[in-house]
This record gives sequence, structure tokens and C-alpha cells, in this order.
Amino acid sequence: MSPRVAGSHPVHAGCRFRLSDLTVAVLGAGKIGSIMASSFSSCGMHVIATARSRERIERLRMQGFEATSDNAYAVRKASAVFIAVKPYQYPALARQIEGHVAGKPVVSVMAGIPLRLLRKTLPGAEVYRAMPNLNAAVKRSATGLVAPPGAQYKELVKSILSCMGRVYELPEQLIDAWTAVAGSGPAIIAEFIDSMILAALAVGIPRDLAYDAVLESIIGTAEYLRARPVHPAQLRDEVTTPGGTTITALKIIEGKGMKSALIDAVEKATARAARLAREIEAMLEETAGDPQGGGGQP
Ligand SMILES: NC(=O)C1=CN([C@@H]2O[C@H](COP(=O)(O)OP(=O)(O)OC[C@H]3O[C@@H](n4cnc5c(N)ncnc54)[C@H](OP(=O)(O)O)[C@@H]3O)[C@@H](O)[C@H]2O)C=CC1
Ligand SMILES: O=C(O)[C@@H]1CCC=N1
Repeated sequence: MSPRVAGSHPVHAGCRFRLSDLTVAVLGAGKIGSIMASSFSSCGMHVIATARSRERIERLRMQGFEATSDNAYAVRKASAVFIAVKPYQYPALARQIEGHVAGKPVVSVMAGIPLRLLRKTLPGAEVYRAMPNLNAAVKRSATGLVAPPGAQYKELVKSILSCMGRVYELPEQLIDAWTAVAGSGPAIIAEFIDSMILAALAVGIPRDLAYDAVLESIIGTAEYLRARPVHPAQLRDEVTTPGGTTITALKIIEGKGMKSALIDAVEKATARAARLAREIEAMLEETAGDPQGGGGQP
């Protein structure tokens, strides 16, 4: 296996490489894909980003990427390929690239779609699953990575993903759960932040101050827990004065079931990823033999 880098030397599995020598393809450079493209570009890689609509391709070009709707071209030119389309858009994409991926590392960030399905639809590719999050925009993604058994390009893939933040290698059984906790995490945390800001407004703090009070408290708490190895419950107890204000707030939160709501939410989101896999598998079977591969979908 030795995918050739456009205008550069080929990258052999296991050999030393410099990120700045690489050309990578990001297929489906929408919300997360364009953040991935920026992260990879900031590490010096040449990025070929793809999209369907002329508007998105124009926007990607304005951001300084080589951009095209030709996925097969992007794959042929790249040493490593990243797939960031929506799961239901995958069958159509797979049919466009299936003949060009053999011997290359191909990393899917799509929720739900298992290695088994990726392998079946991308013959000869070394397929990986990764689950980054939106915080890659500030180089703080917590990216889960599932490598295939006997992976030859794992170090290369990890180095590329590290341009978005930290990378955690996982067994495939955990990636749907990681998707719910870390992939969806920024949305859940943003919802909490929004609620806390509303709460601050309710007790009379002006909006701009409320935003700072909440954001700084969240960043500070995360940094505290990173810097000092204490359990979150211990931090909570250190803040909670007997008969004071904190216990008054905690009692209400406990009564309204915040913890069980979050546990439920994450369990349901994890199960949703598994159902997605079944839906896409059915779609692939339905569209077998259709060269558009369900490409008429939105
Ligand atoms: N959003 C997030 O925070 C995260 C998302 N993910 C996963 O990433 C994937 C993308 O999500 P998100 O970025 O939110 O979705 P978006 O809809 O923003 O991006 C998808 C992009 O794919 C493009 N696209 C669709 N079909 C094709 C095709 N055949 N060829 C080229 N481009 C194509 C679309 O192009 P056009 O705009 O031109 O239609 C669009 O820009 C999903 O599978 C999701 O599970 C993973 C981690 C985090
Ligand atoms: O909502 C979703 O399905 C995707 C996966 C993780 C974040 N967004």
C-alpha cells in the first residue's frame, strides 16, 4: 500500500512522513468537514475539499482550499481520505469513490456507520471510524478513533487527526457511545450554557455579564478538574456550604432529575447511532445497482 501524494513522494505504510508533504481529501466539507479541512490545513497539509452545491464549493475556495464536486478526483490525489457527509448521503458518495480507494486509508466521521459497512462499500481501502467534535475549530476536539485490525496507516491517521485536538483510540463497541458523549457533547453543553444564562437573567444579571459569568465558570471548572485530580463530587462538596446557597440550588436540580435526564439522553443518542447503521444498510441494499446510489436524497 503506497498512496501517492500529489506533486510529492508516495506515503508508504509504516514509513516516516511529514504532514506538510501530504494531500488529504475531505469529502463533504460542510459544518464539521470544513472545520476538519481548516485544522488539516493549519498543520500544513494540502486539502482538497468536496461538496455538491456551487455555493459551498465557492465558499470553500474563498477559505483557501482546493474545492471540487469531483469526489473521485479528490480521492485519487489524496494520501488519506476523510468522509464527512451525512450518513444518508453516504450510499451515493460510496458509489462515486469505490473504484478509487484501494490501498488508501479512508476515515469516516459519520455517526453510526460501522467498519463492516465501510469495508463492504469501499473495497480494498483501509477503513477507520473517527468521531471528532465541533471544538476542533479551537483545536480542542476530543476525537475517538477506531482502527481496523492490523492497521498499517494508524500513525499517519492519528497524526492527521491530532491537528484537531486530542485523539483517543477506542474499540468499535464504544464509538456510538463516544458519538453521544463527545460528538454531540458540545450541543448538550451549549444547551446547559444557554439555560444557565437564562437563569442568570432571571436573577437580574445583565446579558453580557451573564454570558461571561457562565462561560468563565465552565472553562474554570473544566481546567480545575484537569489540573487537580479530584472527583467532580469532591469539587461539588468543596463549594457546598451547609445551609448555604449551593445546597439550595442542588436540591432543586436533584428534584428535577438533571442527572437521570442526561443519562437517558446519552443512552438514547447511543441507541440512535446503532439504528442509523441499520437504516443506511437498508438504503444500500435498496439502491444496489442504482448508479446514483440514492443520490436524489436531500
Ligand atoms: N456537525 C458535527 O458537529 C459533527 C458531525 N459529524 C458527522 O459528520 C457528518 C457531517 O455532518 P455535518 O457537517 O453536520 O453535515 P453538513 O450537512 O453540514 O455537511 C455535509 C456536507 O456534505 C456535502 N455532501 C453531501 N453529499 C455529497 C457528495 N456526494 N459529494 C460531496 N459532498 C457531499 C454537502 O454538500 P452541499 O452543502 O453542497 O450539499 C455538505 O456540505 C455526519 O455524518 C455527522 O454524523 C461528526 C462529528 C461532529
Ligand atoms: O447529530 C449527529 O448525528 C452528529 C454526530 C455527532 C454530532 N453530530
